[in-house]
Amino acid sequence: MPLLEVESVSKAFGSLKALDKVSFKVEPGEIFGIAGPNGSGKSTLFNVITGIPFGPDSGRIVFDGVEIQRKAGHKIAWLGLARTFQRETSFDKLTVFENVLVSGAYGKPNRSPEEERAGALEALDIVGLPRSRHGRLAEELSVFDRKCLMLATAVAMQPKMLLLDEPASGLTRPEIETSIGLIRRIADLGVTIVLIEHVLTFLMSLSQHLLVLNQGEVLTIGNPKDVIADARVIEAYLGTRKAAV
Ligand SMILES: Nc1ncnc2c1ncn2[C@@H]1O[C@H](COP(=O)(O)OP(=O)(O)OP(=O)(O)O)[C@@H](O)[C@H]1O
Repeated sequence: MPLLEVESVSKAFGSLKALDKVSFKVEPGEIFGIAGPNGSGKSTLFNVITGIPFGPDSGRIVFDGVEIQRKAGHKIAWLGLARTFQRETSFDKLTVFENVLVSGAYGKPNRSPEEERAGALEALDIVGLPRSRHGRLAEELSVFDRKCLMLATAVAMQPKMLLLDEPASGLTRPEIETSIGLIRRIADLGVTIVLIEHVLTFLMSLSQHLLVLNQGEVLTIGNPKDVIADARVIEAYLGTRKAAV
């Protein structure tokens, strides 16, 4: 059974169809990539799946056997679905450790304080943020460490599935390489990953399946090598600002 099923999901902003009858399935344990030119609806797709900040206008979304398209964001998180955002999001005036603690408490309620602390330390360890940085304010971190912190806050929710929105944006080549290793490490822990990215090499090296969105519609889904060789995909990308190979 797929872990995530998106069936004919649509979302409009006024007359703009940001998502138009989008359907796909993600199997447990896979890394599923999502590409598409600027404004093709990628982040909107994550928004409607997670209910943050809005659900879809129509269509059905089933996560781990439960229909979620009308559920509140926190209830979806409690089912085991976590996400990161395109821009680094953290509580800037809280420390690294406090940020991860808060997120763990939100995503996994009813744990003891000891379990929460252990969960936070484990998440920070998984993303490679050393103890020397746990007491630093989030606002003092480098861009890369802020991305690692955002990842740690999602991992601390102990999700079954993690949605990552452009984890490589703004990173240097060596940082991108480190991020690829980090995402593999999280996947190896049994977390299913859905990954939005403009950097196609990033998607190619990680994804088992690749979906390309164009103007709110699914252009194609398949094996990443076949997908990027597809003439329609090349055409959709040509001339777009952020397309990178
Ligand atoms: N809250 C909103 N209100 C109005 N329009 C929106 C809203 N969110 C997204 N849109 C519009 O919906 C379309 C899809 O946007 P979305 O951010 O999902 O694209 P994207 O593929 O993630 O783009 P990018 O690669 O630039 O991040 C765009 O035309 C965008 O301007």
